[in-house]
Amino acid sequence: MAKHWADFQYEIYLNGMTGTVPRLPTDLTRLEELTEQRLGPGPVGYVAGSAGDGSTARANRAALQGRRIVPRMLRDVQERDLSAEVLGRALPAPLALAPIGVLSIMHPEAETAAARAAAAQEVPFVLSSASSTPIERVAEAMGDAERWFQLYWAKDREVTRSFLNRAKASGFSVLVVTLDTPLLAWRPRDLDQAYLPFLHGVGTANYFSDPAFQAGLTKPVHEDPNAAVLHFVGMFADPGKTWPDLAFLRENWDGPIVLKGIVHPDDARLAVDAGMDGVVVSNHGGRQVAGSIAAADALPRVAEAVGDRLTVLFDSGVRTGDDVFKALALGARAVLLGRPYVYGLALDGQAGVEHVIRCLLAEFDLTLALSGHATPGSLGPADLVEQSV
Ligand SMILES: Cc1cc2nc3c(=O)[nH]c(=O)nc-3n(C[C@H](O)[C@H](O)[C@H](O)COP(=O)(O)O)c2cc1C
Ligand SMILES: CCCCC(=O)C(=O)O
Repeated sequence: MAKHWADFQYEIYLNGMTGTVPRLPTDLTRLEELTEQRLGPGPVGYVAGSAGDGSTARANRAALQGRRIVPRMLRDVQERDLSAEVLGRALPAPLALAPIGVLSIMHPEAETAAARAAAAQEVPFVLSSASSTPIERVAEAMGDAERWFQLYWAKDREVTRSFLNRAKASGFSVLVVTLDTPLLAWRPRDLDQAYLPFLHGVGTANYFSDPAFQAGLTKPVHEDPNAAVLHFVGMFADPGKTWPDLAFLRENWDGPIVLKGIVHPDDARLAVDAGMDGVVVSNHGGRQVAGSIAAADALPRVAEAVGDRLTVLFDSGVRTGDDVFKALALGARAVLLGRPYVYGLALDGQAGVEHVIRCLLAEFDLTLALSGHATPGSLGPADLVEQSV
């Protein structure tokens, strides 16, 4: 049975009859400002901040807003089904929560609360390698709900192999390999506060709890935490990697593998050649290459280059239901939601994340219906025009 996401709208109005209004705004673009008021400058700067002067993050929004929907009428949109098959998984909507590291800086329940919210709403949770909660604890909180694992591809092969084994053993189905962060970009909001959580041992839970990582230390983590942090900094990422290295991941992961951070059509073609199953068109929310192409401008070019040889996912700039509509019309099979769910977490824990998911999908469902569509599968480039805003 298809989930009726738009029913959340009725639920809100019905609650109003007994005097209850939503605890958080239903316009999700307002959450960032509320979080800015609520949290300290270090944590909120880390989440809201971007690379350079922030122009890539702004371009991500402008590229979505500059595309406008052209609704069609009288097309029977009474029965709608938002479900989508993505990488062989049956999802109730074309949405997953993006991998976001260090969630403990936003809320004490961190990844556990976000993962529970995702599970409750049946949306896949993509767990970051840089989480503040270890893989196994997040899995425990999720029961048998759908979960994917995001890999930061460490210099040390044994650590990478161990992460993959742990994720497999904990029921993570899809591997998302992030390629756009072999180095941390120039991020002025963090630099101005001299704030980097990892140096305080926050966001290192998977490493510090890992036997292969621990094997590289002379003393246990609790006896010399600074040495553990330095070891982490030295092996966390590897700017020396090249395309043939992907063979190692293919050998060590049985399920689908998706490359995150692809914006060039030729890189998408290389992903096909490397036997990958999908790509996430993403510029990391504008946090890596300042001045880079907006993710929504890259999306149609990548989608066209790969056709149906790869599953194309999208993130970077999705804030509203119509953004989801536009990303699918531009060629994405599903979208990953980033910062908005983190603001929901910061403002109201698990309930805040569920609120964000439900608002986004209710708005998407209504946008779909009001534009003359009953399923996401019928969306295409003809549903959009480019228009300056
Ligand atoms: C605070 C923060 C931490 C992030 N951590 C990770 C991470 O650990 N791994 C990863 O692949 N992407 C990470 N990302 C990028 C997101 O997965 C996603 O690409 C991005 O948030 C999309 O942009 P948007 O949030 O502006 O829509 C992070 C993003 C933010 C805002
Ligand atoms: C070293 C970066 C890890 C988290 C991340 O991906 C981000 O902050 O964007």
